[in-house]
Amino acid sequence: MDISSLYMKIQSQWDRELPFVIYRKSGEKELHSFLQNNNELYKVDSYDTTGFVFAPFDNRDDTILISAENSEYYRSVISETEFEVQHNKQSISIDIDDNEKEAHLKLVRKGIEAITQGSFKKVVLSRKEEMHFSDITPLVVFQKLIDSYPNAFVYCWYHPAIGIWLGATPETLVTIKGDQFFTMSLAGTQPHVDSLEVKWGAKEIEEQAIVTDYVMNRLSSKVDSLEKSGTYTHKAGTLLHLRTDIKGTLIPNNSNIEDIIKTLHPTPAVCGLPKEEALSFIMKNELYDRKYYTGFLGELNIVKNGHRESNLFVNLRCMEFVSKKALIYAGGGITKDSIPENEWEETVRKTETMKKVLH
Ligand SMILES: C=C(O[C@@H]1C=C(C(=O)O)C=C[C@H]1O)C(=O)O
Repeated sequence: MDISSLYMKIQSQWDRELPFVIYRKSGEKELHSFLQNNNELYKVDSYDTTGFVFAPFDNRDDTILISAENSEYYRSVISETEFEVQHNKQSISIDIDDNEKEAHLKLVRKGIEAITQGSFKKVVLSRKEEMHFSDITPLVVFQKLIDSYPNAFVYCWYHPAIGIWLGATPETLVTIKGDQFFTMSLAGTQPHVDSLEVKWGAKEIEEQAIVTDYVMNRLSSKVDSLEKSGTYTHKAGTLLHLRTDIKGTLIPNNSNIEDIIKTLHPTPAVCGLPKEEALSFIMKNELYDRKYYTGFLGELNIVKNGHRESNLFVNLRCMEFVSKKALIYAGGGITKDSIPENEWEETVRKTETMKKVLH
């Protein structure tokens, strides 16, 4: 299907308040879309099902499915010219009230204190920022995300019972192709200035190693030939992260995708270590609902070239549209060496990823 017909279909789906998702994978030039043909809210009750999943951070809450069975699927190739998105002129205003910074600093200090007292080793603490805008449609924002972040998984997801979410995430939760398994450990952040040849501090090296060790340890009994790459610098928009790639082979009759997802999610990249202690600190202290931020989303059991494929991503660098407001979510890993002011700035830089496309 040509791209303008696909956008027209999405617009009509939106006008009729029917669920849809449109997305583009990292480095690819193809748009994929599932358009649900009713407004039911389907929940994932078995990971044998096929479609597009949208899971919250809190795994006690329901994971939503746009099921392949109840949807039409379309794909479209993006040509070079379609990457050029017109920049609309509109008024926006950002409301970071002073209390917001103080509240985040206080939260981070509390996290560091809990780490110093030995409650846990790492915790990821986050916040939500509101931005008002006057006249921009989700589809235009989606196009701008596509244009601005070629190496991210970019999506726009809608369900009338939940709302509309958009994002450009750098982080894979898990990719499974046939019996081949892949994940990544991504953590540690610094701004990208002009080079990938940068130095990383002890704090970033430690917080990322925590994620790698966790994934390797927890998956060693579930995946064969588990191996990791060296750790390298990964560019995500205007930010750099430390990244290690991890791959293996699923064990016939032993590895199943549900077990792997439940083992990984939420990883110490978005929650902390030990998981339960960090999670209970987050639930008690963050004082807002992350909803689908730091959850995961993507294709589940899609058949391609005769194989079942799942491509799931961690929902980072994302926002939710609520009438004329964008709610932008961002956080960062806290360790004993964290400096509260730097952690605040890291969240500001992360929210820029979304603010940039609302201008
Ligand atoms: C929590 C976020 O990102 C995660 C935390 C990072 C960090 O602490 O440096 C880096 C990448 C992600 O794993 C976010 O973007 O909101």
